[in-house]
Amino acid sequence: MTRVGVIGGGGWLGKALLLPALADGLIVEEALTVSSRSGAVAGFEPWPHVRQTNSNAELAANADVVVLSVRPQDLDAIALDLSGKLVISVMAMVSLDDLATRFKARRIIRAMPNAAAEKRLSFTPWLASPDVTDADCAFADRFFNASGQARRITTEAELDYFTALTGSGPAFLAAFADAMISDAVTKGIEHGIAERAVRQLFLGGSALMAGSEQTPAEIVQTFLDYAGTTAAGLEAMAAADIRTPIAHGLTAAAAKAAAGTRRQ
Ligand SMILES: NC(=O)C1=CN([C@@H]2O[C@H](COP(=O)(O)OP(=O)(O)OC[C@H]3O[C@@H](n4cnc5c(N)ncnc54)[C@H](O)[C@@H]3O)[C@@H](O)[C@H]2O)C=CC1
Ligand SMILES: O=C(O)[C@@H]1CCC=N1
Repeated sequence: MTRVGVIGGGGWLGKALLLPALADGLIVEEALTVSSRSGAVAGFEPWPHVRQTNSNAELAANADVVVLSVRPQDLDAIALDLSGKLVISVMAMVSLDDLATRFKARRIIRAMPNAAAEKRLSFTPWLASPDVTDADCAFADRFFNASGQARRITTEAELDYFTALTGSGPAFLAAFADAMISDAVTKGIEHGIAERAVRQLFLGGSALMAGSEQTPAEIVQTFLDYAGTTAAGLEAMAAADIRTPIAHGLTAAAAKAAAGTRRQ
């Protein structure tokens, strides 16, 4: 029975990752410790044997695997010797080297889930330091597959890019949706109806795209070939260079991930 401790496990992402893993029995409640500033967080009521604490030392003493899920600015307050343990970090902007130095750890996995983990729909790339064992990798892969699709990658540069592409991605989709809602409202559509319409559009359009045998580029081409209203919209968006601001946004987010990653 793998004993798991999640520092910041009561936070947004920590809980989104843990609830599916508990529900699937991948983590056994008696073997899980979560820490938070208060020492007691809501959300784990179906699993009353989950240990809750505000002591990260107590958490570490009860864990073979320690998951770090605090905001980067809160990391300096956490001083622990995690040598001999598997350390899994879901934190943006904190490198493998930095984690190894801070926590005296040799077996480290960095992963980048996203907020859709709470719907079990995250895309979660992860990478391992050289000393990580096959059993460690198998555990991480199972853990992250419980909340979506996990995929092993090989470089920290890729992880920084994925931090922008899929880690931050849900916010970018929300920004696109908000722009559509705003346009609808300026055209006289009542806000509530516009919002309902755009939420349903993103759900339906995403499901179509996820299940389609066509690539997104082929879907676009299919609509262009139709030469109707959609083509008129797509051509106007292309003429206004829609790809450039999207690329700028991804580049800025990835640059922040890379710059903040305090490589030593
Ligand atoms: N929220 C998201 O969509 C994503 C977040 N991340 C990463 O996940 C990490 C956590 O982010 P969120 O869950 O969104 O933040 P959050 O603020 O919801 O959760 C962080 C939790 O850590 C707790 N905490 C702070 N200091 C602590 C300490 N010393 N000991 C124990 N617990 C402590 C807080 O009380 C809070 O519950 C961040 O490093 C972020 O980069 C990565 C991908 C997506
Ligand atoms: O915004 C952030 O810094 C974190 C990392 C990716 C998503 N949320």
